[in-house]
Formats: sequence, structure tokens, C-alpha cells
Amino acid sequence: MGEIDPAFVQEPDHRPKLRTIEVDEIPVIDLSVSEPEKLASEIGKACQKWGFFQVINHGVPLELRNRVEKVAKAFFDLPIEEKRKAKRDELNFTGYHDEEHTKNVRDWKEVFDMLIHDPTILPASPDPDDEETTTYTNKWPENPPEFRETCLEYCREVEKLAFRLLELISVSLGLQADRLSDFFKHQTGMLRLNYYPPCPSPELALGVGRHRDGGALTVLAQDDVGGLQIRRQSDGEWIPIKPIPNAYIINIADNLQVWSNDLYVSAEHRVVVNSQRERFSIPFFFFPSHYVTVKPLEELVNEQNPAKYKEYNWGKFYVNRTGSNYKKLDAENVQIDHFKAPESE
Ligand SMILES: O=C(O)CCC(=O)C(=O)O
Ligand SMILES: [Fe+2]
Repeated sequence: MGEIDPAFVQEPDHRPKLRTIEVDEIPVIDLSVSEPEKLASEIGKACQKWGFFQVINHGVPLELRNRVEKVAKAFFDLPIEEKRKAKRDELNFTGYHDEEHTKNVRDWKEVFDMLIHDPTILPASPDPDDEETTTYTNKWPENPPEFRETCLEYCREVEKLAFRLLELISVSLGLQADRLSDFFKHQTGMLRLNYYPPCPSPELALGVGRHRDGGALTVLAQDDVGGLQIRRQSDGEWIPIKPIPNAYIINIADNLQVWSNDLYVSAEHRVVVNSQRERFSIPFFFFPSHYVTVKPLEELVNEQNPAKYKEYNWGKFYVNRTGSNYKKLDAENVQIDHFKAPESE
């Protein structure tokens, strides 16, 4: 120890085992397959067993992905004082940030966050009785000059993929393809650029500590370095997700776990860093409109299978989370477990 700031040091139980073998276990699904039922069935199985899968032939142009990766690298290569000109602040959570905490331990990473829809409306506070909203707009860096246009073009393309996946997931649950689409009329999602610099003590710190994603689903581009690990449901082992060139990693997030009444899992995951190579990843977080009430879908609950969650408001959940990710707090931040129905605990 002693090489890195203690704020980054994980408790012994959560430190990564470094030499894990790469196993190619989560399903890889080819989206160019034309029968929607076959696709939906493969996706459904993956969502139940893993909560994660990779997609290939997904329709997002490779040339655009390469361009967005290039502007991300150019931005993070800038001197720190340049990057901090676009820093997030108390009033606006978009922009550059290098002090994120997951479960109160600092993450070994820098990020740049942007809203997929500009402006985005969110509740002004997590207080359930406060009906005020706040309108957020994106903060942009001056350099590289093509940053803004490239990121926005990329958001539009990945958004199409996210809506298509949402439809396939609905079908996989035995519902109409558009059953979940209305929840996203004023979606509140975010595109994040992650930069994980080499870390002198990768056995002590994590790029992102263990967590579940809070929204509906995540569409993640990772580079060829590797480091993302998911917790296997069957035995709790941390499984590395193998980088596949030009694939996207899709993960079910908390809202879908609740909508599906625990049929689909929002799996815990984390990012391991290394001492040699920097790593980049780009998650697209697909979130519903702020006013959406999240609860198990009526079609999926009955007497034998009662609702396992009480309803909650997405916007309040989100602003509560966002406020807690950026500083060290005394308490755990909000989790869907807090909305478990008493009889299912
Ligand atoms: O960098 C990655 O591979 C995943 C990052 C992640 O889980 C997140 O930003 O929520
Ligand atoms: Fe995540």
C-alpha cells in the first residue's frame, strides 16, 4: 500500500483477484437474424441467466464508433486544467468529473457525461413531496472541436439500437413489442465516456466498484483492453467479459428487473484496472422519463406470483443516486432492494 491515495483502496473482500482466466461465457447474439421470435427467445434466456449479453450486427456504424472513441481519447489526453473547464458542478451534473465514488470508495477513472436529450427535465430534489423540476442542458468542452457533433450523432444511432432492444425484450416477456416504449417518451438517459488510466496498485483499487445500473438497460462499447467483470448468479464468481471487436455489451438494469418482477436480473458488475494499459469504455444509459412510476408489470403478476416490489418514481430515484455518486456519504445510496415488497423479503 502507500502508492495510491487511501480513498481508492477497496475493503479486502472487494479487491480484485488479478490473474483470472478469460472465459467467454455470456451469450453473443447476432441481431441480423431475421426472425424476431428467435431473437427474443435468445435474449430472454440471457436476461434470466446473466442479465448480460453481447450483440453483433447491431446496426451502429463502425466508422461512427471509431470517431467517438477518437474524440474521447483526444479529450482525456488534454491537460487536466483544460478538462476541468468543462467540470461538473453543484448545479449541473453533466461534463467532466474525476472524483466519482461507488459505494463510498473512489473509482480509478475519469468520466465525461452528457444528456442524450438536451434539455432533460428531472425532479429538482429527491424529496418525495417536492414537485419542482429542473431543466438540465449539456456542458461541452472547446476541444477537440468535433467532440459535440460526434457525440450527438453517436447518441442518435445508439438510441435506435436501445429502442430495438427494448422491443425485443418486451416480446421476450410475452408482451407487445411496444409495451415499454411509452415510458421513454422523455427519456432521461446519459452517454458516458469512461477513461481508466493505468493504476500502480490494481490489486487494491477498482476502475468502478461493484454496482448495478439503475435505469432500464445499458448499451456499452468497450475497447480491446478488458477489465469489465460480472457477478455470476449461480456461484457469485466474478466473470470477465471478453472484448469482441465492434460488439456491444447489453445489460439489464434495475427498472427491467422490477418491470419483469425479478424474472430478469440486473447483475452486479465492476471494472478491474491494470498497471500497463489505459482503457476506454462508452456506456449509453437508457433511462425512462422522470415521471414514470416503476413497478412490476400487471401482465406479469398474479396470485401465484405477486408483485415483488412496491412502486417508485424513476426521477426521484435517479436524482437521489446522482447526488450520492459524487461524494462520500455516511449511508448506502438508494437501491431497488429498498422497494422490495415486505412479503417477498
Ligand atoms: O467500463 C465498463 O466496462 C463498465 C462501466 C460501468 O459499469 C458503468 O459506467 O456503469
Ligand atoms: Fe455499470
